[in-house]
Amino acid sequence: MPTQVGLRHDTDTCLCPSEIKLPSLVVALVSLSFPMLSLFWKDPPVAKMLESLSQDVSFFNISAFLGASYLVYALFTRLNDSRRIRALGGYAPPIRSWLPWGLDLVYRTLNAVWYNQAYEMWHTIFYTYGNPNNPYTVESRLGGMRMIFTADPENIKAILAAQFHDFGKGERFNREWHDFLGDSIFTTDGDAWYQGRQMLRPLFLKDRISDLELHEKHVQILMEHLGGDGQTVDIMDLLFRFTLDCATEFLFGRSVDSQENPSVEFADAFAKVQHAQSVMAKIGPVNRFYPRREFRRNIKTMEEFVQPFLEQALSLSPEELEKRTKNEEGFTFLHALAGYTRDARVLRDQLTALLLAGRDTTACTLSWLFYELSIHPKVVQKLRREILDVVGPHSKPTYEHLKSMKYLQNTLNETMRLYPAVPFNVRTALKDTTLPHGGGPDGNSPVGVLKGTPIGYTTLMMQHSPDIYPPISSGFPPIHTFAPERWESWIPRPWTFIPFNGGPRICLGQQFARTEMAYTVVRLLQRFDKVECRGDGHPGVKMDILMQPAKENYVTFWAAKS
Ligand code: HEM
Repeated sequence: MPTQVGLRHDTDTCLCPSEIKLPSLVVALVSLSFPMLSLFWKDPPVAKMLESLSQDVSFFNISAFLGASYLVYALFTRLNDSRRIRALGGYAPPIRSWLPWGLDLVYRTLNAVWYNQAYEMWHTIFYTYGNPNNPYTVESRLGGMRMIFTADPENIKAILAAQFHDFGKGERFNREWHDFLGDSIFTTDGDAWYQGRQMLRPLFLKDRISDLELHEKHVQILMEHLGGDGQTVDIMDLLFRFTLDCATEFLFGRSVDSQENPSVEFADAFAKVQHAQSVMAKIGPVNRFYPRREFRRNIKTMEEFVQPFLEQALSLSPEELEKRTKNEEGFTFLHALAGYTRDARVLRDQLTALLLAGRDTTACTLSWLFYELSIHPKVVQKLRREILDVVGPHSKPTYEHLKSMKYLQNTLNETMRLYPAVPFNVRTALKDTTLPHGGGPDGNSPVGVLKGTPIGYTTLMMQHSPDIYPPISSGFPPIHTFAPERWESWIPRPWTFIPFNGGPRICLGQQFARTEMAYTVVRLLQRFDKVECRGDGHPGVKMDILMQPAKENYVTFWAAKS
């Protein structure tokens, strides 16, 4: 049960070195200048005066003076911020912190990441510190910086759509993610983001997405690895390799063939970079102390992998690029992008972003889907019946087949309801603004947000909150149960089911991802009629940038007899 919390703000009294700014520096310079001046100013009375002053101004005095002026400055800044926040709205309930700079929260977060307990941690935080009436918005100060955390649908809607221009990735996000994603569509705002989106959008048109041959080639290899007569396989590992092969072929025109050659150095480096980046994102401003040597080494490995593809594309003339892009057969993202820009850095950044967006998201979602299928044989039977009715036992499904299969689409939606691939995300206030919910005695009044404040929002916690669902009934099983059937008579309220986000920055690859995932399920369930779990219970949830099973996902596939 949530506990009652008052609206007193302990965070208001935390004073932090990161706030030392101009006035303190001026004081320091003035203080230090006395002894220095006396060395150079030779006129006796003045020199005497300066000498006596410099003797009085001991190191202790200077430190005390500096400390006091810093305290005054920080207090003034905090009071001023507090006044501005209250003028805009109010505060959200604070997460209580016992150490300065929220170090205990940083420790809790790192601990939760390490032990794969992020869901449990945030559940506890919302229900312990949030307003009992609406617990889904809280705030804290990490490293001296105010941060707001929310799982309230109204707030998420405000951030992503209704107040789209008030929130963005922000400069800090761009800086912190720059080594990895550069100035790609994921790290930019305003014009830079808009240009990137305009550049990428044509690549996701329906005729590109409905070309299923690429998936077919790699799905056939995947099925060879699954066996079919009782072998136990780690389906997550195979799916990550499968989607890497699809993504590299689609993006670069050549697959890394990781299904056949599992030790791809690039894949390993890519996973490690994501892990480090996600830890840095979670510990907020304290991440400046995070060791980055290995992180940068892995980025270099990634770049060495991408480089030859870039060089090859840039060696082609604009005419040749256009010819290849028009020709459906040899179409690749890279050639199409190189037709827009010949800036190698832009190409590197956008391709890395697309690789992150396009490969691991579908791999994670499919891993969860097959885990759930392996413990829900009735869902497998029902899916198979639909597949055999619509497509038959052997034919390749068409784009239209995939769209028309209701139970298949419901199964994908149910998977993404329970396991949204991007569970936590962040936006920064680009100007002084408000969030509609989280403040006031009932938690439903606006929260004031000053420019530069980061807001962590979580679709995972929102999609697991009972408040957004109808009561449990025969047609609506408990919310933590995997039940594609619930979608037959239920439509989520707007902004309560957003695995692909919403608003102007909605996922560009949504249709591509749905097609790839649906195609894979159809082809596998045509060949196999039983999937059995071989692991010991729920694998647990690991959250880096994306959300995946925390350990191997062992299953057995049985080939259909007919
Ligand atoms: C299950 C699969 C997928 C899920 C759940 C998913 C989810 C998301 C989410 C939540 C965002 C918003 C990120 C943010 O604004 O911070 C996003 C953005 C994006 N996604 Fe996906 N995605 C999936 C697959 C894909 C695929 C396959 C591609 C491309 C091949 C793709 C391309 C993109 C791009 C380019 C953006 C950036 C849009 C923008 O900022 O304007 N996604 N996706």
